[in-house]
Amino acid sequence: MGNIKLDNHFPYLYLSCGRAVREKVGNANTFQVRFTCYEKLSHIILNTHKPSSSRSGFDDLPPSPPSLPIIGHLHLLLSAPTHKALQKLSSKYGPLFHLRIFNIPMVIVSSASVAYEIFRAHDANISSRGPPPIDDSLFAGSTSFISSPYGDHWKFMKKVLVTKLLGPQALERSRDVRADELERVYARLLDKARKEESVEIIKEVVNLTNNSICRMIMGKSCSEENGEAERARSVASESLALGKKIVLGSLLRARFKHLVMLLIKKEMTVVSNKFDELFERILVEHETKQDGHQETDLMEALLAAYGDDKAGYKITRKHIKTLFADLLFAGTDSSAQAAQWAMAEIIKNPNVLKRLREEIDCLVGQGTRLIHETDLPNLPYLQAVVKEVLRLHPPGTVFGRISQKGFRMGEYYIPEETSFAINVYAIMRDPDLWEDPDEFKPERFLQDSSRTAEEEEAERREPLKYIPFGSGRRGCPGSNLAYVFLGTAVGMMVQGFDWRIEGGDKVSMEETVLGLSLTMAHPPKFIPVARTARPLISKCS
Ligand code: HEM
Repeated sequence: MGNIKLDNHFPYLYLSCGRAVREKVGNANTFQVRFTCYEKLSHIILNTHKPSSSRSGFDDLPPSPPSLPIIGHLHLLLSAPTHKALQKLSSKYGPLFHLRIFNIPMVIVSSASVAYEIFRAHDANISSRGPPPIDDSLFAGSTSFISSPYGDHWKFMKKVLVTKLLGPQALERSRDVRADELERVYARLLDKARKEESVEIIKEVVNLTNNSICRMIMGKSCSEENGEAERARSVASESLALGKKIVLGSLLRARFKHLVMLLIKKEMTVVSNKFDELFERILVEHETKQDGHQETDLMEALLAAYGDDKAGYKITRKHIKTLFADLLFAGTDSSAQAAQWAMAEIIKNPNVLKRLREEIDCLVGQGTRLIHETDLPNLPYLQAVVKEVLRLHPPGTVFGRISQKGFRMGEYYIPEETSFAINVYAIMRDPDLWEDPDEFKPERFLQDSSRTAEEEEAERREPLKYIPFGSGRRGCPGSNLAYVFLGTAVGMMVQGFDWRIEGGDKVSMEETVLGLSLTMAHPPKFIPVARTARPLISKCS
């Protein structure tokens, strides 16, 4: 055990192989660092980066584990899935701690109350995600909506997205498309049932999400028949595989970042070109068909803005194509992953299956028509099951933001351009907020009619403990659509089929992270058995 004294001239102290406890002593600029050195003193690294003028210094950054030379804390994130590694660290360093990945500071948020404080008081300041990893790429490049900084481009696209595609009224207009795609998935499952073949749930539900999103954004030009939907699905899955490498690359700086990006540049170009070719063909098709009527769907609204020289915000062709790539990337796999987890939980829990089926049979009827999305508001238990699946198995376990200006958070100072990682997984399994946090209990989301007004008010004031879709202005704009996909897909599979587990009676719930999504390490195969002799009929809305 030894003692050293330092002041603000040494703002960064990293102990590579020891344990440091920093305490303020005397005046505000003097700290005493107590360290327990497991090896030699030479392992102490002093990083003397000069703080930028807007910073008050690094001394009051949130706490941090000991780090290694050069790579900082990178090694701590490599051993387990990132969300679990961060969850473990938070149990030791608290709900707000910081890491250094190479020389990039990153603040980790692991509690609902800290998340609430940040989104309540600093939302605009943390409403960017950092610079895009590759500038000229159509996928994850500078024209992307997802990586665009909080500013005019993002605001314009968000407004169009909500009014023309993802807001409640836009979703109402595209109901028939989704009912049609749901019926197709149902028909495919019936066929499998007849042949007694097994299915992987995710592969079936991806057809629903991909085809629906394609048709919602591109209209009729995206159909099964001309192969556009299939092409979009295959490029979207290539883009997902690239996702993790891009995230890793974008965490690095300068030389390392260039190296990683150089290695994946070819893959990025291939994916980018495929998206470009697909969307350019569809744009041209739309342009030649335009008949001057008022624009109603997303494609028409974007083309109108592109062609209007006097538009308040001028968009390019590339902006339109990258938005489509973003939507397929963000919306296709996430809901399908969640549907797979949902069916695994339901088949594993016969009581849940029984209650769910009773609710659906009672409202929708048995053996006549197929569930429709207009049924969902009247199926509270189905909604509770979907919410519980997203709590326990959120497809995005950690989401990232970046601070534009430095700001104070209680006793800590968060410098400008600090990356944030909000650990959704840890927050939604916090034992202080959730009873039996690791158990699948949909009942927790059922409204208790005996609750007092005070209890309801207390719940409203509760900090952000349920955040599968993020929060604030950059929160997921597709959450309504995701609830519809999940409710109808799970509802249809429960209503229409009994399920046998292929190769035994056990479903492994082991997790892994593939691309950017939390996925099942051993995706189960289920054999559907039709519940009714005659196929259920889809209801026309
Ligand atoms: C279960 C399904 C889904 C989950 C769990 C999910 C989750 C998320 C999360 C956590 C974020 C980051 C939020 C934040 O930074 O606060 C996000 C962003 C986004 N999601 Fe989703 N999402 C899902 C489905 C969808 C769907 C269906 C679409 C659209 C088709 C979509 C489109 C987007 C877009 C465009 C963004 C970026 C928003 C922005 O940067 O402003 N998502 N999603």
